[in-house]
Amino acid sequence: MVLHALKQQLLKSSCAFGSWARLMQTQSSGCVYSSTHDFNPKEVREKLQAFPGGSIDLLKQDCGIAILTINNPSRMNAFSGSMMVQLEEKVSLLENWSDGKGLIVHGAEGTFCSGSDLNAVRAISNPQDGMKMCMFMQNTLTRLLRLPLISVALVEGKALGGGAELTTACDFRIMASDGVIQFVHRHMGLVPGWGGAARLVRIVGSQNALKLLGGAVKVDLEFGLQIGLVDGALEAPQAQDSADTLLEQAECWLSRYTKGPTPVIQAVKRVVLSGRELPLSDALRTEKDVFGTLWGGPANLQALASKSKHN
Ligand SMILES: CC[C@@H](C(=O)O)C(=O)SCCNC(=O)CCNC(=O)[C@H](O)C(C)(C)COP(=O)(O)OP(=O)(O)OC[C@H]1O[C@@H](n2cnc3c(N)ncnc32)[C@H](O)[C@@H]1OP(=O)(O)O
Repeated sequence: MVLHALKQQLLKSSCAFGSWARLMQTQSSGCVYSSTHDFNPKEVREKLQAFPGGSIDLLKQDCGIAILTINNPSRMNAFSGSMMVQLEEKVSLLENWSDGKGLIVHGAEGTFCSGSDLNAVRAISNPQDGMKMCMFMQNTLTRLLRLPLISVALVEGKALGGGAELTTACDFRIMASDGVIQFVHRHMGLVPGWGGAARLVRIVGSQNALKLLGGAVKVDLEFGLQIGLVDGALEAPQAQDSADTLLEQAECWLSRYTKGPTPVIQAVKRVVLSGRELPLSDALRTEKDVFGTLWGGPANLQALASKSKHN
């Protein structure tokens, strides 16, 4: 009997360790796909670089909130191949930003992103290349969502196709009055390929996800707030300074959740991330480990010292 109980305990702890190790392995590398999936990122990067245009710009601010701009306005901020590679590079920089607490993702010149550059899509429309681009973008967007900082997509104008999928790779979505998120994939004879379907189900539930994907439904501000795809509304800006006003509003919105010491905010994201992705026992163990990094630490001791009246 004792032997059986011991075996069960060993099995449970090895399972727990196994699932946690799997997440940590993917979380630390951030990748869903590796060479075991016949995925060679170096080869894919070289292929994508053959499709230039636009840029992914990153501004890391002293306040700990970074701004990532999808910048290809002549193509409604569509992702060229080189922009996909640049997005991965910027996510790597953010993974190593020790002072980071928040991230705003937005599009240049009044629109969010119209998905993949259709010229590039036509050139890589064979199944092999399509799957490689799919795995590359799934890896990158999974790493984006797993960053140890709180991210928000500022949706002004259109977020279509892969652009809609990009919004789901942020923790939150806030929308301007002209914002639209639309999973147009059905019109392309496709389903999402950048991980947008899996993340959408976790955000709005399977019934709403089925409607948005099956119906290629246009999600505006009112409908987005109603189904929980959109988390906040941005005020209509004065025409002449719309971009700054919207970014300033987005920074004000995000700063509600990123005030306080950087290690604490990063820890908040880590414990929520593990709660979202790990089985309960593993998530509880992660919470314990993360709690241990803060208990008795500088922020905790300073807070205790400031509560002198409760002595
Ligand atoms: C996994 C999903 C992923 C994939 O399968 O790889 C995809 O995302 S596929 C792409 C899905 N996206 C789309 O289908 C959107 C296509 N674009 C549009 O529907 C419209 O452009 C718009 C975004 C609704 C804007 O319409 P409008 O205001 O009328 O502007 P234009 O259509 O004239 O566009 C201006 C300019 O931009 C070019 N453009 C727009 N989107 C793309 C794109 N995704 N790829 C390449 N180029 C794009 C458009 O061609 C115009 O260029 P010019 O004609 O040279 O002026």
